[in-house]
Amino acid sequence: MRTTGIIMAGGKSSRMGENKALLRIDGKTVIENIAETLEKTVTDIIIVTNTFEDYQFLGLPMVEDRWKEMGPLAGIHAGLSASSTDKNLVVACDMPFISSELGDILLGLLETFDAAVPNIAGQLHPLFAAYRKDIQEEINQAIQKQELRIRQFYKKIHTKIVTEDDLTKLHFDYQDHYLFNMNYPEEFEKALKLAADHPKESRDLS
Ligand SMILES: Nc1nc2c(ncn2[C@@H]2O[C@H](COP(=O)(O)OP(=O)(O)OP(=O)(O)O)[C@@H](O)[C@H]2O)c(=O)[nH]1
Repeated sequence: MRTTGIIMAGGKSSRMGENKALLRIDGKTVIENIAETLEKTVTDIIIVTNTFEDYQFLGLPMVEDRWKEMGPLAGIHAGLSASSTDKNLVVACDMPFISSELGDILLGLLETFDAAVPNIAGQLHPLFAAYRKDIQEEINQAIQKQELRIRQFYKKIHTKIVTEDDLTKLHFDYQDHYLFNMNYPEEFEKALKLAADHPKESRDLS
């Protein structure tokens, strides 16, 4: 079955001071590392961005936000609208160490749910989460009504909040770096250290 990875790359990176997706880890840009890991779990990849020139080198399909500056829901809407598959995995462009196995688990939950969203140590991760394409109309309506808060949106659809307990029950060995995201230069430094301490081959195994 075909599935799509949707990489969100429409942000400003103002806290980082330079485009986060294009920072280099392990000799490759973060967005290339993400696309490489995604290829293990999805058949198609789409980038949602408002600066196509930055990502042309990847040779992947790109779409832009229909609603600009409206936050993550609008980005997810643009990705789902462009997707040609029912099951989709949304990933932020600033998560260098995503797990393809965790992606598989979230996509699998779409058999039963409209969305599957990790909530780890009390933190929700809407930008490493799985969504069915057909919720795009609901997102459309929420945006029209200016209801942009994603937590509220999850209450309108059949959402599975995936906790650490759920992952343990599924025998998934969750590692903190899987959902690590970089906002500030110090976090990029931390990512570089993490990459040095955990060789790439061992990072996405569980
Ligand atoms: N498509 C799309 N993606 C977005 C938008 N805003 C943020 N993102 C993406 O969502 C993820 C998380 O973004 P944030 O770190 O919260 O915001 P940011 O604008 O990238 O960074 P800051 O300017 O430092 O807040 C990143 O992958 C961003 O590229 C948007 O309006 N549209």
